[in-house]
Amino acid sequence: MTMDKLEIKNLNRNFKFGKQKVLKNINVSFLSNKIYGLFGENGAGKSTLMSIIADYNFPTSGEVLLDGENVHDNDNALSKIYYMNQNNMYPKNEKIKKIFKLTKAIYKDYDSQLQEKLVNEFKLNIKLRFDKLSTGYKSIVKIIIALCVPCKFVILDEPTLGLDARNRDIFYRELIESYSANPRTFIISTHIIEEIDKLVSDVVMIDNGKIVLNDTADNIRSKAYSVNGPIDLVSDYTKDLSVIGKEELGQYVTIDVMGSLPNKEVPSGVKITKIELQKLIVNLMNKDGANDN
Ligand SMILES: Nc1ncnc2c1ncn2[C@@H]1O[C@H](COP(=O)(O)OP(=O)(O)OP(=O)(O)O)[C@@H](O)[C@H]1O
Repeated sequence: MTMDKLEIKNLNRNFKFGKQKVLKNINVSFLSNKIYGLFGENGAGKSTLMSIIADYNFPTSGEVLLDGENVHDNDNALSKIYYMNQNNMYPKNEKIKKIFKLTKAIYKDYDSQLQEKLVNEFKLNIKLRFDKLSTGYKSIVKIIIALCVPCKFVILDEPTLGLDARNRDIFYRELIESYSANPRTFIISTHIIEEIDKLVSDVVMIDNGKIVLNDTADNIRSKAYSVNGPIDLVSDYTKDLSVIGKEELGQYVTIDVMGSLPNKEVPSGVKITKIELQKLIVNLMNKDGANDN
């Protein structure tokens, strides 16, 4: 029996003949039936990593293994990985109807029923040509296909690009519904973290080509706190903790920390609250944003 484990091992990707190191010794595993949020600033390396996983791009060194097999040029492995991205790989003049048909022909067990439901929900006119669609509707066509293909690993690179609030909402709802009916692994990159943070089971964060966070969302949530109160007291209370954010307001300060809280009494006047995943990730991005190489 297969485990459906996607393993990235010692992966590096350089551009410009080694002058630009975009991915630096990436080691991360994506396990079956989880929903991963892949986060990081613009240019952090998310798309490069996703495209390498799907064999649309190649590593300078290292490998991507699916159940222990290298995915490169491996039709069997690649048939289990679907990669939705911002490139438009469909024939320009084709009607959407035809694009759906072509996809269905490639994937046995393609979910036509779900496709029809999504077409209606998103109010997509399938008689139109793909290249005539708005940015949002181009994303919608790709989202529909990504949800209907029978792949164990579905990689969504900024799926909500150009989608308005209503359509983003439909997407999140349908993603959960489809996942519940048919659990599989999703790897989703997005900059709209606050809309997706309740949906992801795991978080992988890339900063400057390196993995800086890789844990379950629950674990991360349970380790992150905001400590608020008078500057002196808060600074003292948090002095041995890993500080990921700080906001001063007059004599008061809010310091966001990660890790276990100290084994000492919380000074009176100091308030400790849990941090939202979204705030935490934004903090981490700010913290490491201008980092070394
Ligand atoms: N084919 C390429 N040739 C040269 N440089 C590239 C190539 N592809 C990506 N890069 C560089 O790699 C870096 C990471 O890009 P990537 O698209 O992976 O980032 P990202 O995290 O997906 O960013 P965004 O959130 O903006 O989509 C960028 O500096 C980009 O210019």
